Amino acid sequence: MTTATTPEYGLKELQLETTFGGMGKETVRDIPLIDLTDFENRRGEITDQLWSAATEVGFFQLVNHGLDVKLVQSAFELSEAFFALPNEEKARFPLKKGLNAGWEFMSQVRPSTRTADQKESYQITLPHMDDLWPNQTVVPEFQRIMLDFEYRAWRLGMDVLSCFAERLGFARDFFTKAHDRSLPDYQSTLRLLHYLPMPEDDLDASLWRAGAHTDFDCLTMVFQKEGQGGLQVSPGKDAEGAGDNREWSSVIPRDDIITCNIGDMLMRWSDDQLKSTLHRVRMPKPGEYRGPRYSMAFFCQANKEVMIESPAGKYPPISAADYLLQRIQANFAEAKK
Ligand SMILES: O=C(O)CCC(=O)C(=O)O
Ligand SMILES: [Fe+2]
Repeated sequence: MTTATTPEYGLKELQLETTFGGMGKETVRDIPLIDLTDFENRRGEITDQLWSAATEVGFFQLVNHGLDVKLVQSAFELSEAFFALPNEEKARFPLKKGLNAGWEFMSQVRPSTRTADQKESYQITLPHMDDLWPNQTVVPEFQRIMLDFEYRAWRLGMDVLSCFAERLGFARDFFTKAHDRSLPDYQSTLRLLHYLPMPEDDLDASLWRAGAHTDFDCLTMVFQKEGQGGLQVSPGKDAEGAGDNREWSSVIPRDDIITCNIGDMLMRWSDDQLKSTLHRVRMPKPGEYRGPRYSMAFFCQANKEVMIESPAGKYPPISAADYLLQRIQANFAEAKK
């Protein structure tokens, strides 16, 4: 189990997160669905919809987004093939501390729950992948497909961010430049996730597949698989002390949509106009599918050297590196068995 110590979390966002661990209540809520058909010609209309969703809910779903569903499927198959390797094999690609690259097993402890998420993950952050790719014999085609998928997810993420940039009074390509894939300080991450299957008699109410948290990036794009639910959102992060009255709504997986959310970095960058929303992945309830859950998340995180300076200057400038380091350190404390 995890250690019982209560670390002091430096940033306001983290301090708040320690208060969100409870089960709360479940309610039904529509997560805005945004159609990206003909993106360039409909940019104005799409920007309006993205802005409303991001300022009101902080979560939205993209449909007709142009990212080939077959590629998403291939990436899922390779992710499953990777996680099916024996742990000794996966341990040859260990998570590089503070760099979001490599494999970890049940090591992420959330400030909200102080227990380790019931999952393993493999993270791809381009500048740090030396020695971390399984080769053609271990998982054929893994590297090629994941690199292609990472690029296409990035491309789409930059299109979405370009809409927010214009609304914030920045140049259209402001965030594309801030997430430059060609630079060594690039730190956007593709995370493959495998939530462990839950045997019927193994219910422990204190455990979570992913404890309640907000993301610390600018924009997260989550790919879920139909039939493997569990992701829940709770808008209104500032309702401190809501405790067990906090309301949680499920985001039903669909293979053709991408679930997106704003992270703390973009919330800060927008002087809190765009909302970074609490979410979690809960355990299956009795009677629900209890098998493994696979998902993939692409985190658009500004390059390390980029300074986060918002239009109205509500917060002091901070480099993206300093901002993220504090968050990663708080989340990847080694889980002690
Ligand atoms: O697996 C999911 O659906 C969500 C994952 C998530 O929230 C995260 O990794 O930050
Ligand atoms: Fe998340």
